[in-house]
Amino acid sequence: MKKIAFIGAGAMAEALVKGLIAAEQLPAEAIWLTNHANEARLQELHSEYGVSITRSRTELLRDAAVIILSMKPKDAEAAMLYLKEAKLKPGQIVVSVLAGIHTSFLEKYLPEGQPVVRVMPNTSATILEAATAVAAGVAAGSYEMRLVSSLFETVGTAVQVEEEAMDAVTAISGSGPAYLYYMMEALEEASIQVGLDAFIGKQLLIQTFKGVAKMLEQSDLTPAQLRANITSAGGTTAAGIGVLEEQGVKAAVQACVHAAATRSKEMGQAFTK
Ligand SMILES: NC(=O)C1=CN([C@@H]2O[C@H](COP(=O)(O)OP(=O)(O)OC[C@H]3O[C@@H](n4cnc5c(N)ncnc54)[C@H](OP(=O)(O)O)[C@@H]3O)[C@@H](O)[C@H]2O)C=CC1
Ligand SMILES: O=C(O)[C@@H]1CCC=N1
Repeated sequence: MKKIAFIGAGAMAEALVKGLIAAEQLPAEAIWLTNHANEARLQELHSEYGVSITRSRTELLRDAAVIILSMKPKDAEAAMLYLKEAKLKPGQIVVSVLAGIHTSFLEKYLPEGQPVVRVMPNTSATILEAATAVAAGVAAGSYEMRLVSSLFETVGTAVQVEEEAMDAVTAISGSGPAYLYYMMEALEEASIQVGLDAFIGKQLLIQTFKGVAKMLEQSDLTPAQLRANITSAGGTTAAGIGVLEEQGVKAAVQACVHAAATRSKEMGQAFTK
């Protein structure tokens, strides 16, 4: 791929940029970014990563194989008006990372047949560990899906799904890192409360998270079986898990995911014309 253009230069764009550069898939200067107004932010990204930055729409979009929409959903309409006036070339693929927003909304601003692909990555793209789901808009065929999937595979894993699954995907793997960071915050605070040195507690917890993720990946056992293997009758784990059960933590986690999926749906509905 010769060139990627980002419209929006915030946290998600930076995670992807950092990952793409680390993966050495294309030279940094072939990644182009623009944003709404924050010039200092563009300069910062240019200095930090060597990416190209511009305020010229023509320069941004010329020969870009993929155009990544990476602004907040509330700014999607403005960005689509910007693209509408740009007269894209037929093969240029518009990729949206926007939570909630349907491809059908984006397609209304583009010439018929312009391929649009909706993706939901997460910020672990920064370290090439993103979990991304990829869904086709009406004009995106297998070539576009393959190309976009392989782009996101350079920063982690990518799975193709139907667009109707995207609210659920957003609630699980888009927002998911935040739930796990929240859990980490709670565990770090607790480790200090039970008397551990903060640094040592943190190191133990990070390795514990890594070990759990690898066990889930490499073992044939379910999470419930792996948990059972740790839980001796009358032991420490049983004492701890008993409190989680009493306090309804499983139900709270499920309610959290439902709330995120509902919010993604609502965000989509707000952009249905
Ligand atoms: N953060 C995450 O974990 C994830 C986010 N997403 C999605 O990624 C998208 C971006 O989120 P995030 O990076 O956190 O947001 P940020 O607020 O960090 O960044 C938004 C960027 O969009 C720019 N922008 C706003 N309006 C326009 C416009 N009209 N034209 C061009 N650029 C514009 C802003 O520019 P300026 O600063 O100049 O205003 C800014 O660079 C969201 O839609 C979100 O749903 C998806 C997966 C995970
Ligand atoms: O909170 C949000 O809306 C975005 C989408 C997934 C992660 N962050």
